[in-house]
Amino acid sequence: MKGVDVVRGETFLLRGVDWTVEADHRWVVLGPNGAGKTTLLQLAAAQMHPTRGVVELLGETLGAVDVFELRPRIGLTSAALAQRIAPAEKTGDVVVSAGYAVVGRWRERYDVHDLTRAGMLMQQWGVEQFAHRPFGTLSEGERKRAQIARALMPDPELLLLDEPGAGLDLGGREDLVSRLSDLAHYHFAPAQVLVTHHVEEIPPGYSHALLLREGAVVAQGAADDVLTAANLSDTFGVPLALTRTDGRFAARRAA
Ligand SMILES: Nc1ncnc2c1ncn2[C@@H]1O[C@H](COP(=O)(O)OP(=O)(O)OP(=O)(O)O)[C@@H](O)[C@H]1O
Repeated sequence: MKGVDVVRGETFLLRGVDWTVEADHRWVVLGPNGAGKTTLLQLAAAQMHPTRGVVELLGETLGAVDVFELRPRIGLTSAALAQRIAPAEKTGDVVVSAGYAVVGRWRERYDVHDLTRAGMLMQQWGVEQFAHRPFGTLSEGERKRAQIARALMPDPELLLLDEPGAGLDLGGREDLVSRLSDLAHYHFAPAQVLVTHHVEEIPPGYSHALLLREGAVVAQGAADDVLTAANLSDTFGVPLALTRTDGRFAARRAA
């Protein structure tokens, strides 16, 4: 992204964003409610165009490419997408149908490679036992993992995760963080961008961080340089103390 603004009426949702994600990068995007994180991800998912500036995605320029060709190369999970999945849909079908950019398996036929890949991904994300269960009967954590399996189904070049830890209990969060950390370390995995409000949800192995506040970038770069108490305090507007243990972060209000 170069010089990207997203403006609605008088409001800047994003202002002057310059940002480059390389294939081997794993980015965490942090910021308070309303900072523009989802807007940033919508641009990266080719779901929205910038008002000003340039967005280049996987060698193509938004505005000069058919987004329907681009979107299957990008895996996205978000609460908004999850809401579009019919609760009665079988979880296995929710995962396998991703390769065809439809939710649910009606109208499409799947070959043995699709079914094998879906089975492998469901096993990796711990949801294989729910293949025949309606998606709506899964717990929040199970749904989150099934959605990630679905996003990975078309073997995307870029994986975008919008608040995958939201609504999870402590055990579910820890399970997700460790699976995401495994994926971050996997050499052949796609580039990854994870949006969160909480430093506790940053999986070890995430290499870069971008901090957003009121649509503007507060800091971005190598995670070790960016994730500091001073930068996080500026971003969230609260004096914060930050600790790091075994690659995991924790934040609380400074004394
Ligand atoms: N169409 C619109 N017109 C005006 N303002 C909008 C529009 N869409 C979004 N906004 C505002 O833009 C800001 C950024 O929204 P965005 O959803 O990107 O934030 P976010 O960082 O993802 O927030 P959260 O953490 O709460 O999900 C918010 O203040 C939102 O109210």
